Amino acid sequence: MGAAAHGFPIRLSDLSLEYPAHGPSPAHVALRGLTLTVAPGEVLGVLGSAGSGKSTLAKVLSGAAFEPRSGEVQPVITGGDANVLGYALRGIPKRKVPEYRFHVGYLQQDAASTLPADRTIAEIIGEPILERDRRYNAKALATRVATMLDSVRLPLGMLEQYPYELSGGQRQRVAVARALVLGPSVLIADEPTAGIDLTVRDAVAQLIGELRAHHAFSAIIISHDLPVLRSTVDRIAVLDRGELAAIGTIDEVFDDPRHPYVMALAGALDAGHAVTDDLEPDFPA
Ligand SMILES: Nc1ncnc2c1ncn2[C@@H]1O[C@H](COP(=O)(O)OP(=O)(O)OP(=O)(O)O)[C@@H](O)[C@H]1O
Repeated sequence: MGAAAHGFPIRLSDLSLEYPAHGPSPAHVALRGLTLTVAPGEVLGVLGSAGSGKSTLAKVLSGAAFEPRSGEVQPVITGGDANVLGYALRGIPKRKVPEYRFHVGYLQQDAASTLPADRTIAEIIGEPILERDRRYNAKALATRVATMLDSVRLPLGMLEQYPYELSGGQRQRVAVARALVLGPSVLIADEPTAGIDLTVRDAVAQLIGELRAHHAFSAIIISHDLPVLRSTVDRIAVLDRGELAAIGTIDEVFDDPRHPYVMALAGALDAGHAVTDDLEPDFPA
């Protein structure tokens, strides 16, 4: 499936997301009235304060929110719509969700630490292919898995190893390989370098850049890490408390900050902070 008729693989129109009330927790609006587009081949970075709605957006755009695992409360679209690769996600029929997810790679937050402990690296990377087609040719599967492992610069000897035998950075690369194994047209990556050692972080950022050059996809990359964003994205969107505070190239956003949160971020960056997750939204809106 290609881009939608309007030409944007991702188009959010006045999108609002809400966690429904559950147990003693009242309903919570996580994202309010978000409008933006991502062009073919474009990578958009998303940054924002803790709790500003970034992961919620990723859960919805990846389709993970529509296939809830038991016991997890998932966000629902309560306003506007998200149109991804021609799929209108508001009210997407349940039977269409698996098909949708085949087109959209999702690197979820903490992906590296949540790889299934009892599966080999080959099984983990190949699983999305088998989920799509149980009878997929075993030889073709092995070749595809080996190619993916190689593209994330890991040795083939790792195929029969288990996650606990790998370092955090190596596990993150495995998670990237798995997210891309189906050759998705859109990639949603939630903090791809969080929790990774500084030396490996640059390697993962470089890897995303290389993958981007070789696989044609549009992507949304959520990150607090400005050097990573600088080396991987075309534009950034800044979220603050569930609303869009700014959008543009990194220089456009920070050279002329207008929103208080963006000003605070720009100040932190001027003071030499590269990673911005320690900024609390405690200034006046
Ligand atoms: N299951 C849930 N039920 C109710 N509210 C939730 C749930 N999960 C998240 N929220 C709330 O939704 C808001 C957005 O959360 P989200 O995880 O999207 O933020 P985030 O920007 O990704 O933050 P972080 O940078 O800390 O990961 C927060 O106020 C959070 O408390």
